[in-house]
Amino acid sequence: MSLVHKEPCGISKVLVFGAGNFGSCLADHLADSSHDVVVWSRSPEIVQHLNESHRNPEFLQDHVFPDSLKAVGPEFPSTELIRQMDVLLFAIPTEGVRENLKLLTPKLDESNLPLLIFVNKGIEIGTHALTLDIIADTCGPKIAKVATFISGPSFAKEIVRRQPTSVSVASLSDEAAQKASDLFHQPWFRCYTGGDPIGVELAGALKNVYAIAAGVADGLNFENNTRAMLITRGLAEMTRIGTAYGASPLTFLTLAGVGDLFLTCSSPTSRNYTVGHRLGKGEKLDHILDTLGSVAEGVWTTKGLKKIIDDLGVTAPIATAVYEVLYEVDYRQTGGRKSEVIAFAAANQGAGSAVSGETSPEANEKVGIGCLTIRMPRLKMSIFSLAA
Ligand SMILES: NC(=O)C1=CN([C@@H]2O[C@H](COP(=O)(O)OP(=O)(O)OC[C@H]3O[C@@H](n4cnc5c(N)ncnc54)[C@H](O)[C@@H]3O)[C@@H](O)[C@H]2O)C=CC1
Ligand SMILES: O=C(CO)COP(=O)(O)O
Repeated sequence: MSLVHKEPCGISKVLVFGAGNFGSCLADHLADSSHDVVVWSRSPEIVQHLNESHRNPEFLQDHVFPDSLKAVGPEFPSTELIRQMDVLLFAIPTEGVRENLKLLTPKLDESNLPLLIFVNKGIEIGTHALTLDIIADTCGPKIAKVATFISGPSFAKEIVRRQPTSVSVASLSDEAAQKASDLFHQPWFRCYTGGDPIGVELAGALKNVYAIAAGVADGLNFENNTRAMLITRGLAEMTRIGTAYGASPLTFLTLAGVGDLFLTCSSPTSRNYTVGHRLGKGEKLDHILDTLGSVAEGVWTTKGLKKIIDDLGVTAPIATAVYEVLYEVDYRQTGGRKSEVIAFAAANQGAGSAVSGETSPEANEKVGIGCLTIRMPRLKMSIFSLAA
């Protein structure tokens, strides 16, 4: 396969917020596609290294970034710099989006708005808000209507190695989605546009929760059947939640949905999967997060998701079990691996699949909990099957 660059059809000035794994990776991709790219980081060390040695000392350390890529920080970018930009690309975790948009909004020229793109995959903890809501709250509905979301199976470390990759791009504005797609498009990086930003956002946020579940199962030495069950029933669960939230069920069959779910549930490259895997091996959550070195958004998203599930009254046993594993089982009191761990709840969900219409035999029974218990040598694990 020949991966030659496409001819640039217009150079854009792009400011990337966040020089972590994904911000650095996308800045690299766009600078390498001949765009004029500046990346902002809160870390003076990262700014200095990117400008002087073209390396990021904390993330993607093996990668040499293009000479043309400039870094600024640690102060928030100036109004002057922001107003020169055609594109503002946010690549920071969801918990940081609100505070940065509050700083950004007064600096924007409303009569000449840049394209605003968001790649974070999460739900705000305190408010349970999606990024679209955070944008509407902080920047106003006019900007929310043109905000664009990119999500899909896209590990940063593979994109910098130019592995063929495809993502979903969604906005309430078709024009904005198309512009974002054109900006990123290369023979090895293809964008599929759509008009369901809520579905794309939810899919990206929720798959992290199921990646934790898959990691737990693998960490407990369950095998391929179990992972396939979790991915498939996880997709059904994501789709139910998304549909109840107002998203299109079809969005969960796109790259942002099943594509990213499959990727992150099956690879130790995923930080969310890794958190689950280490939990399954008996490590404590605090220790895992202290030593992970990068963000695993699913850990926070699970909290917001639990509230959303409860508010919507949706049956979501896998996400509920992940919440219990992360926040309700106290490993310290029960002795780590020896504790009783409710790891996941995939088998025989009564509500069936919103995608295929599949139902389990118990689908019509008003049973509370049917419980299959698997005994491991040093661990008792319960797979709850909740009937709707
Ligand atoms: N790494 C990946 O392969 C992909 C990541 N994402 C998403 O992109 C987002 C960022 O992820 P990564 O870059 O991988 O995380 P990371 O942990 O590698 O880097 C996060 C960066 O954001 C900065 N940051 C954190 N809070 C901030 C705040 N309040 N203000 C300003 N900067 C802040 C950190 O200093 C760090 O540089 C996440 O939502 C993640 O789910 C999406 C697709 C792929
Ligand atoms: O979203 C990702 C790839 O698409 C990255 O997943 P993790 O955040 O779990 O590493």
